[in-house]
Amino acid sequence: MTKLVGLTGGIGSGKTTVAKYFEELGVPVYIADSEAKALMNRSKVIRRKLIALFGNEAYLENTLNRLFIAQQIFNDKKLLNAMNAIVHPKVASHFKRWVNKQDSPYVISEAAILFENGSYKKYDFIITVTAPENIRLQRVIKRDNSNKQKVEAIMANQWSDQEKIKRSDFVIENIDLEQTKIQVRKIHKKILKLTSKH
Ligand SMILES: CC(C)(COP(=O)(O)OP(=O)(O)OC[C@H]1O[C@@H](n2cnc3c(N)ncnc32)[C@H](O)[C@@H]1O)[C@@H](O)C(=O)NCCC(=O)NCCS
Ligand SMILES: Nc1ncnc2c1ncn2[C@@H]1O[C@H](COP(=O)(O)OP(=O)(O)OP(=O)(O)O)[C@@H](O)[C@H]1O
Repeated sequence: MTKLVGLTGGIGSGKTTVAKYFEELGVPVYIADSEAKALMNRSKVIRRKLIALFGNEAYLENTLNRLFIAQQIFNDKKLLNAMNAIVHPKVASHFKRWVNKQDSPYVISEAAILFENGSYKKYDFIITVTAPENIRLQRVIKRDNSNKQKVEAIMANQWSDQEKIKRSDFVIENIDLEQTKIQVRKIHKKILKLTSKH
């Protein structure tokens, strides 16, 4: 049976960067955040529910109005939870179907939100990517042309690294990319060993 590995970390920690390194080693990777956005654009059921929650502004033409939604949810926990309750179950079932099509000892699902919504329970192993908050902040400001206030609002809705580390099987400290690659290779070998024993 294919084992499920969750890959998480706070905004700007380097989850996607790490996920790519695993992909280079031949591990199938599911990027939950991109899949969530694709489903929010594609699924009529989700669209109807999001419009009921946020109003018509939730979509511009036929495309998810990401800026508007981000402005609403990251300053309002109730709305964030309501949106998650609409989107996350659909992502979970899409992920299940995707896993069934893979032929690999293990697969990785990269998700910003994993402990926060209880979805960590479905994984056999969890990897958390960490980096100091000030570094993460600078990375995201540079990547998204964002600002401190916006990034901090998102951070406030995510668990701290400390909380995540306590519950993780593997931790990757992503500061120097070469070191990160080395850590990825080591963890890959360990997971292969563990999955062959199960
Ligand atoms: C709110 C949306 C539209 C904003 O889109 P936008 O392109 O501006 O930002 P982006 O996707 O890069 O998100 C910025 C960062 O916010 C964080 N984040 C995203 N969704 C969530 C969430 N539900 N809860 C907490 N943090 C989140 C991530 O660290 C992410 O990198 C988008 O994040 C979204 O569709 N979120 C819902 C999907 C989701 O829950 N994803 C989380 C993993 S499944
Ligand atoms: N070790 C590193 N050194 C320098 N830059 C890095 C490093 N790791 C990642 N980056 C850069 O920092 C930014 C954030 O990385 P990445 O997108 O992988 O993070 P993420 O955790 O997936 O973020 P998000 O939660 O926003 O999706 C990217 O522009 C990436 O290229």
